[in-house]
Amino acid sequence: MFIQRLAILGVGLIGGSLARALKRAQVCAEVIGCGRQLDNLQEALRLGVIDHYTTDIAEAVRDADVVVVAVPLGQMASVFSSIRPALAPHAIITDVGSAKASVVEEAYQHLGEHLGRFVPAHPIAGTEKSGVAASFASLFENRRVILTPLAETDPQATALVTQLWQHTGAEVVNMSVEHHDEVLAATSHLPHVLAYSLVDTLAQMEDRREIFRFAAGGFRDFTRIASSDPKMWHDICLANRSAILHVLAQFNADLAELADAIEHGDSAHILSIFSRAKMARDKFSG
Ligand SMILES: NC(=O)C1=CN([C@@H]2O[C@H](COP(=O)(O)OP(=O)(O)OC[C@H]3O[C@@H](n4cnc5c(N)ncnc54)[C@H](O)[C@@H]3O)[C@@H](O)[C@H]2O)C=CC1
Ligand SMILES: O=C(O)C(=O)Cc1ccc(O)cc1
Repeated sequence: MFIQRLAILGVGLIGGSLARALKRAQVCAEVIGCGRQLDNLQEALRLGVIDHYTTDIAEAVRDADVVVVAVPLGQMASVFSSIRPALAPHAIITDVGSAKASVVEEAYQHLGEHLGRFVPAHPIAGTEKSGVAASFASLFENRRVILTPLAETDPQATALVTQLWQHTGAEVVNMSVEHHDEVLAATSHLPHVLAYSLVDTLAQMEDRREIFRFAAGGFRDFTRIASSDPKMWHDICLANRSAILHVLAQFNADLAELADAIEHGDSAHILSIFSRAKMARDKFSG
C-alpha cells in the first residue's frame, strides 16, 4: 500500500496521531490537513504532522486518494455532505468516530455515490487529551482498530483501510455496526459516564469537605478519563444513546444490589461481588 495524497479532516489527537504514524511508516507521499482552527493547523504544520493545510474542505479532498474524517461525531454529517461533490471517484473515505451506527446512518444520507468506498472505523486508542499537540505516532501500536464495513462497502476499500491501520502498529478486527456500539457502550462509554458523574458528585461536596485534597491513587486511576473533552463525550452519549442507556440500566441494577448488600451487612454477598470483579479484572490485565 502507498498513498499519494492523504487528507486528514480534523487534525486533532486522533487525526494527528494517524498522520504521524503513517508518515513514520513512510506509506504516504503527501498529507493535507483540514480543520476550522487556523492556530491548530499551523501547529500541525510546524510539528511536521501534515505537509499542507487548508480550511476549505472541498480543496482538501479534491485530489485525495484517501480521506480520513477525524472530526467530532456531531460534525460528521456536515463533513460528509461538504466533501461529497469534491471527492475524486476513486477516493477511499474512512472515519474514526467512537460510535458507528450514527456515522453509518449519516454516510448513507450524505455520501451518495461514494458510499461503496466508505469504510467505517474506530481505533480503540486515545487519551483524555485533545488537539494536535497531544498527538503521537505510537498511539495505535498494539491497540485494536475496529472496522464495521457495510454490505455496500467495496472489499478493496476495506483491504486498504485495514493495511493503513496495520501500518500504525494496530491490530484490525471487523465487527457489525450494532455489535460495535453495544461493546463500546459497555467498555468505553459507560466508564466515561461513570467517571464524569462520580467526579461531579464529589465536586459538589468539595466546598464543604476539601475532599480532593485527601483523594488517593484509586481516585486518580478511576477518574483520569473525566478530564476528557466534555463536548466529545456529549456527542458520543447522544450518538450511542440506546446502547448506553441499556448498559447503564444494568449497571444501576447491579449497583443497587451492592448498596442493598452493604445496607444489610451481607458480608457473603459483598465479598462475592468484589471477588468476582477482582478475578475478571486480574484476568483482563494479565
Ligand atoms: N480522543 C480519543 O481518545 C478518541 C477519539 N475518537 C474519535 O475521534 C474523533 C476526533 O476526536 P479527537 O481527535 O480526540 O478530537 P480533537 O478535538 O483532538 O480533534 C478534532 C479536530 O477536528 C476539528 N474539527 C471540528 N469540526 C470540524 C469540521 N466541521 N471540519 C473540519 N475539522 C473540524 C477540530 O478543530 C479538531 O482539530 C471523534 O469522532 C472521536 O469520537 C476515537 C478514538 C479515541
Ligand atoms: O483515555 C482513554 O483511556 C480512552 O478510553 C480513550 C478513548 C476515547 C474514546 C474512544 O473511542 C476510544 C478510546
